[in-house]
Amino acid sequence: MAPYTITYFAVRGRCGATRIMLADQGQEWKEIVVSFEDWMKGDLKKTCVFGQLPKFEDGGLTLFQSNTFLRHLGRKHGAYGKNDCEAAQIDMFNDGVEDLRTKYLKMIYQEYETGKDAYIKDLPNHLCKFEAVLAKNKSGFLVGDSISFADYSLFEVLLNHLVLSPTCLDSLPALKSFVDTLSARPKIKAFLDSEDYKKLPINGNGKQ
Ligand SMILES: N[C@@H](CCC(=O)N[C@@H](CSC(=S)NCCc1ccccc1)C(=O)NCC(=O)O)C(=O)O
Repeated sequence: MAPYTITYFAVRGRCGATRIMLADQGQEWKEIVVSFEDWMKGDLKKTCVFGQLPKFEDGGLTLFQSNTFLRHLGRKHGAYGKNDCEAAQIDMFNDGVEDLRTKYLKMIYQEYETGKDAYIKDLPNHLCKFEAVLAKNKSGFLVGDSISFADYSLFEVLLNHLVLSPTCLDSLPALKSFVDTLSARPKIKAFLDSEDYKKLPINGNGKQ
């Protein structure tokens, strides 16, 4: 039986990075897909600590908060740096990715028609921060010399932004190389090519 279970809506959404990390780490997982209709009945919502999905189960451990899933898997699978200093930097960059993801989700769900063009125009001001980090750290990862959960998080949010704006990395060579390198990792490539990945919309409102 797969040790991990994701309970979420039929979207990539806030589980995109977790699924890519699980795939790259050679892990299997079960998906419990919740329809919006069932969710609105409220029974499952009452059982969620913060009244929201996704939910992540690791054996008897039940977690909520998507970034918590990434940190937990980072600890379990050696993707959280080699010491406390690297771990702190990984946390910092993942928090920075979360800031970008939050801006993206706000535009997608609340301002798509009126704010998409301005969001894309302002995007370089946010992406350049991650470009500078990757240009400085010659390993090809955000921190240290091996992949961390923050790399998966950044990678996934960049994939989503490449759908929104296919040219958004054209003037950012370190980020372009980062995406190309992670996309070529055999287990990530296999997952991104899979129907399980491709069948899910990025967001719950059909916007991307
Ligand atoms: N900080 C949390 C945020 C969890 C969250 O926002 N969950 C959303 C779904 S994830 C997401 S990207 N929400 C954006 C809008 C959306 C709503 C419902 C389904 C799909 C998307 C949710 O459960 N909405 C339903 C509700 O609150 O009753 C996390 O990172 O997991």
